[in-house]
Amino acid sequence: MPLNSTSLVFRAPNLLGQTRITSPKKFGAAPSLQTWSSWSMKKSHQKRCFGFPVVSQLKFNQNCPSFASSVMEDERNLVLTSPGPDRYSKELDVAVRAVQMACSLCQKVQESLILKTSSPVHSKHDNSPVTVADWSVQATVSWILTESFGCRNVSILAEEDVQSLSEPGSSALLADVVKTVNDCLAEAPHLGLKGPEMPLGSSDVLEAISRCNSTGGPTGRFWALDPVDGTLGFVRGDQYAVALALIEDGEVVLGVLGCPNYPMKKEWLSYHHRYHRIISKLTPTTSESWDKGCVIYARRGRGEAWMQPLHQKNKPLSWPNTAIPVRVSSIDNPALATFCEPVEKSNSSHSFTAGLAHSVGLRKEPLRVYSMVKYAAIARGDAEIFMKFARTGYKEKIWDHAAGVIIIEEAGGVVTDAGGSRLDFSKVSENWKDPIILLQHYSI
Ligand SMILES: Nc1ncnc2c1ncn2[C@@H]1O[C@H](COP(=O)(O)OS(=O)(=O)O)[C@@H](OP(=O)(O)O)[C@H]1O
Repeated sequence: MPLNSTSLVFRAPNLLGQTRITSPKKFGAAPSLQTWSSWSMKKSHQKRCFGFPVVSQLKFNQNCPSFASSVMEDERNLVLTSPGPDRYSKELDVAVRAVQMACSLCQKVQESLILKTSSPVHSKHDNSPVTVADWSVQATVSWILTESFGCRNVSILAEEDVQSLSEPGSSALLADVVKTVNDCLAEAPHLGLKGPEMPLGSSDVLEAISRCNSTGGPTGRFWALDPVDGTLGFVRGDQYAVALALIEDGEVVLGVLGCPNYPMKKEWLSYHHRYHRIISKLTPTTSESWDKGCVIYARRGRGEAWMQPLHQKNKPLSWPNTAIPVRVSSIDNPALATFCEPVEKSNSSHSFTAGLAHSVGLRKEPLRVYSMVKYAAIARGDAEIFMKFARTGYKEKIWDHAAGVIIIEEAGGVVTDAGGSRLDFSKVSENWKDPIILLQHYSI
């Protein structure tokens, strides 16, 4: 997620409202002073920006797959043009189901990575890690969206490409991805989705991955997907997220965050990782099982965000019945507030955030958690603030933020950059002002 800017901050205005934030030199330029009154003005500006066009201009993907959708054409048209309160409901329905599938795929791959029974971690050309899960989730979600809405109606921007998978010597890796995708798609009927009639072949899978080649833009509609956000957390057996958002005319209109290791209740977090593996072997899981992660989602303009448990293998998904509403925290005392930040020091300066936290009266230990799970934590009130100060020159990618931003906003929070501007999702990577500041709520 590149921003030329180097920082991200979620903040509660009452907590940080009068503070000058000056980032360390190596972590980018100092942002402007933000006062409470300017934040308030930004909020009213934000509200004005929330209108939707009744009929969106669609961006069609020319790269149609050979396994074209069997969904009725008139149904697709209905989905894409229907106005009113049900707007995006079909898209949300499919997106939640697809993310649920992706989460169980990831859980299996992560388990096998830990047990060392599957292909190891690979390096991308920028040396960042990538696994079978990244490609497999991208192929699966791409296939599901295309199958559900038709290839002409689906444009996807996603993190992975097929370069390494297509290289000579990658046939075993590709075979692993194809198997992982087919195993996952075989579960589609349990999730209320249609799977392929025949298992996908290598070319189908490569095509599904490479179809995610949207360049985004200020007009039209595209999906933004981070198949495994926080790959470092993933390969370390820790937190990660599957993030899917729909962006229309530069505005995020729905977001789904799958957090397979982030349990429904915060108190389960401390003993989640190691303990649940032992316990789940001793006692069969139930639908209320504590060892599951969660999926959080929201639609633009609803003023609500929802969370549901991960679905259980071989059981039908009972969504939306199992979903519960989530809301940002109402804590406005800095001494009681928790701020989130990246685990990796190389992604964000811990010393700078520590200084900033201290100067505004934050006293609690930061919640360091990989990936967009930080957005999930704030959306459901487990923490109040998120600060990220990336190094100068790092550009944020929109797939690392889109789903989280709409969930925070619909759960009652506010997300801006350091200048108080809303984040612009009309480009693939963005030079948001440094640092980005994401306000957690406006209850003051
Ligand atoms: N140098 C640098 N600076 C800032 N950010 C970077 C950097 N390198 C990568 N990334 C992006 O950070 C994503 C991981 O999430 P976080 O930034 O929250 O970091 S962390 O996982 O908690 O350590 C990570 O997401 P994934 O690539 O999907 O894992 C990257 O998009």
